[in-house]
Amino acid sequence: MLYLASQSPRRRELLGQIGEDHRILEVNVEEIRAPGEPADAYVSRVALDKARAGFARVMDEPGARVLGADTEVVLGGEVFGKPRDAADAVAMLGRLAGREHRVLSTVWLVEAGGERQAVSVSTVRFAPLSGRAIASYVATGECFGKAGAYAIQGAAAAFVEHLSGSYSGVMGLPLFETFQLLHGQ
Ligand SMILES: Cc1cn([C@H]2C[C@H](O)[C@@H](COP(=O)(O)OP(=O)(O)OP(=O)(O)O)O2)c(=O)[nH]c1=O
Repeated sequence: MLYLASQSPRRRELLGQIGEDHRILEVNVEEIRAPGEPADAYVSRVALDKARAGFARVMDEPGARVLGADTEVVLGGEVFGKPRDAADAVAMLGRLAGREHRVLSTVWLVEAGGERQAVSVSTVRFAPLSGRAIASYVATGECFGKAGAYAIQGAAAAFVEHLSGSYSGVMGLPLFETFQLLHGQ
C-alpha cells in the first residue's frame, strides 16, 4: 500500500491526478530551519522527517511505502515558509513582487527496502505588484497555509509572469519526479 504522509489537500489531489491509489497519514513534523542550514538541505530534511514519521506508523504492514514532501519558496538566502499572519504575508509578497524566486519541492519515499528522494527546483517570476494588489490578495485568505504566501493554482496565477520547472512542484508535489520515484529504476 502507498501512503502519503501529508495534511495538504493539494498533495492528496495531485497524487490522485496521476492515478496513484493511496491512503493518507496525518503527521505533524516541526518545520524549523537550523541556523545557517542551506535551503535545499532544510527542505529535504523536513520532507524526510514527514515520510519517516508516517512510515513509523505503518512499518509492520508488508509492502508499505510512504511519501513525504516539503515545499519552500527561496529568495536569495531567505526561505519563505507559510506566513504567520496577514502582515507576514504582505511582507513576503512585497519581497517577491517584480523579482524571480525559486520554489524547492522535495519528495522522499520511505519503505522497508530503503529511502530515496526526488528534488524539483522551479523558477518563478512575479510581475511588479502594487501595495493595493497585495493587500486585496491577502484579504482573500488564499495566502495562508501556502509557502511564500501564494497559490499558483489560485488567484495568484495572475502574478506569475513566467515559470520554468514544475507546475505541480510549485503546488507542492512534483508529479513527474514522484512518478519516477515510485516506478523508475
Ligand atoms: C508556492 C505554493 C505553495 N503551495 C502550498 C503547498 C504546500 O501545501 C504548502 C507548503 O507547505 P508544506 O510545509 O510543504 O506542506 P503542508 O504543511 O501544507 O502539508 P504537509 O502536511 O504535507 O506538511 O504550500 C501551494 O499550494 N501553491 C503554491 O503556489
